[in-house]
Amino acid sequence: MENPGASPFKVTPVGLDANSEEEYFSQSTLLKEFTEIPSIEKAWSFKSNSGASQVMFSISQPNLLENKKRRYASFSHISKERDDSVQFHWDAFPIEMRSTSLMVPSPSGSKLLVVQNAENDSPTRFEIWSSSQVEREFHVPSSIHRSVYYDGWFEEISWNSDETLIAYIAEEPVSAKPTFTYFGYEKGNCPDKDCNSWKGQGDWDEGWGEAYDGKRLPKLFVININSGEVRAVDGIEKSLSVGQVIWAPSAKDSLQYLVFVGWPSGTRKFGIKYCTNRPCSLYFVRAPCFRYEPCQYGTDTKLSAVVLTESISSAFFPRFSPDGKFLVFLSSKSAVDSGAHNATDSLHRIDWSIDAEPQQRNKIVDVVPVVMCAEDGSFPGLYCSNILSNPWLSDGHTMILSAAWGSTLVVLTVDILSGDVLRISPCTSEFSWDVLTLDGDNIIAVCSSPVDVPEIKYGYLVGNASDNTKWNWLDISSPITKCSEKVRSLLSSKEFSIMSIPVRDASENLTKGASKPYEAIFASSKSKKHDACDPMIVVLHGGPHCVSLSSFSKSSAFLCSLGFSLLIVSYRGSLGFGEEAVQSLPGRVGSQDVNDVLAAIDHVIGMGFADPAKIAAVGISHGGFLTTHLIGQAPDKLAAAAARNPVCNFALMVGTTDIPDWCYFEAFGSEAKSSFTATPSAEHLALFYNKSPISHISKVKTPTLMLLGAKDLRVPITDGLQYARALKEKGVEVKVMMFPDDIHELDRPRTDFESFLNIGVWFKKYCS
Ligand SMILES: CC(=O)N[C@@H](C)C(=O)N[C@@H](C)C(=O)O
Repeated sequence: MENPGASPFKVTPVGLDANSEEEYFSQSTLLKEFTEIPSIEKAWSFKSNSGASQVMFSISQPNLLENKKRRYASFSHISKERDDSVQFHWDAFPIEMRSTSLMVPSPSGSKLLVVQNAENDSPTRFEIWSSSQVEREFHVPSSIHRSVYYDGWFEEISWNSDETLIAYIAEEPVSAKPTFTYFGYEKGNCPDKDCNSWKGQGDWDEGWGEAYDGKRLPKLFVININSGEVRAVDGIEKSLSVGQVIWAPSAKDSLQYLVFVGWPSGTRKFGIKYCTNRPCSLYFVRAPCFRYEPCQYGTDTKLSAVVLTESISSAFFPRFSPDGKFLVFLSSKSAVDSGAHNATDSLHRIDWSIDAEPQQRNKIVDVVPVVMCAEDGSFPGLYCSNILSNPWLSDGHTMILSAAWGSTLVVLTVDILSGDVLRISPCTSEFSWDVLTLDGDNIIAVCSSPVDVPEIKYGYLVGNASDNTKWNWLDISSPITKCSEKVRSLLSSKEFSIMSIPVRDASENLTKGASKPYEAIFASSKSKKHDACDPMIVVLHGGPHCVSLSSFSKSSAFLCSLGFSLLIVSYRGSLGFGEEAVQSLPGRVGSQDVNDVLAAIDHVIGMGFADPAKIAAVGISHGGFLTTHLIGQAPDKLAAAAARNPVCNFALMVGTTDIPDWCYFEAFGSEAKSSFTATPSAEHLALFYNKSPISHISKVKTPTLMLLGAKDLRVPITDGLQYARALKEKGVEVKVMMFPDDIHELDRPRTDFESFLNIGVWFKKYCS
């Protein structure tokens, strides 16, 4: 039937011919089905009054029409049956948390905090819910603080033990701005803007770069949920950025301390997103007193925040053991000390006394040290992107963590007394396993693969915690992990495996860890490997010190469902393979990583899994650097390419990015620390140029799609635009898609949708 609202004139969107418009239409309907698959973001479990367990899941789903993520909460009650089986009973409908920035239940599960950040300078709303209704609502004006952080890094919400106070991180209030009138500058304290005056900008305060636009300084606050009174925590140096706050256990209710992470800013702030190499320490500070509440600090209790981890360059994700005797934390000292923007983590503990004043000089005990070179199949070192707020088993010294282990995300137990680390998700599984929450000594996790949508698993211990063979995992069916029949049926014809790729240049002067094989995930149709091969897409992660995990990714699964095989390469320098592998890449980018990708491609061609004439590549950021290097250095290898916010010219990027130190470190290696400057010399600029994809532009002939976010502070669009214009000048087929309101990640719902739709159509056009 004719669409009655359709225009009488046929308008074909720019860049589409009739054939591609048909392809565009059919791919868009399929992509829509992938887009709608819900993602489980977090979960909390608590005991209900009857003693049964209840779990609250926070789910998100892209809302394309509003170009926002829709967030909702789903609830499930867990019952243990007589035959030892476990049943999850789901509430009939989820509840949408419209305009909710954060929701965090209290540890007992009797209260729920809901935070709604406001646009501009409107107040931030705090609501406290009970099981039946809103119990309290408070509006905090922007003169006290601006929006509450929910960025996954500075962010933390921590309830105190009696659930009357909540500590959290929010943006400092707006600093005073100069007022001007018709007559000029107005001296003194001026009222807000009226029609005869205007506010100037005042001095520029540097923020933490990419993804923190409009934010300058995260600060620590406490709200009393009985009175609504909010207090900024005193005693913290003005320039210190603060995050990840938790309440310290204390024997005396009247003496409460907070432990938090502080990031000094030095002479300038560098970008912090994806950069664990920014030095940081744990501090403790006295919690504020509230009006009408008992407050019995003696005159000898310290007013100023005191550093707890002076002897280590990085300390974050603090967690107290259940008995309060240990403070455990993660460290990225390998990253801080070397200059790599991410590296292998280590886990540490310090002693804590709940009766005494915390100490400044603490002995830091290594619980899990950095692993330099992993022996085959054994623990490669810790690579954690988060730790649960309550990660403890009931023995009080075993933590449950999710961590990258090669290309898989696995569940680990870590004994903080012995340092023993055990992999407790099935060792035979190449799927990725992520812990959501603990239900007593049981684990609620989510498990997925590149071609399997996430499923909930329930892990329970048979025997004791120190024996890894005794964890059983049950499949839990749930309405929150549903996908359409079409998606399910398309994915059921796919399979994947993790391939080990030998290093080609192993004879070079390499450390042992850098000579070990790296990995690539290969996803393809089940029966097609040896018949006529499907066209193949090489997927390249950024960083470069990140990893492509075997977890489900909607965009990759969509491309696979279009009939492409995927080769997802974690080249040397990726996380998950030991520290020597990480450190092998800096100074060799554009050669070692490019050669690793080429070797992985040749590996699958050699196995008969890929047709050399039908290979495309897509990558973001450093993955875009590799994509554009491949089309320049190996001009006959790829039939099509797509580069998303790619690094194409270090020499251009270094002057404008929020992480110029990254350009130095990756291009020059360990000597970069001493040579970094905001004013690169002509010699540095020449070296930068020579290491960049732009230096190979004359050889490129591959049709290339460039996807750029105009507000990217990490890899400013000038990098991609210069490269695209150079290709045009040479007559190479190139298409540029510019997303005016996007930052580096290009992950807003409509941007993500339009990006992968165009990538799918581009690759079909040139690879089929
Ligand atoms: C440290 C960093 O941000 N490097 C960028 C050049 C990059 O590659 N970023 C990755 C993390 C990305 O996926 O965007």
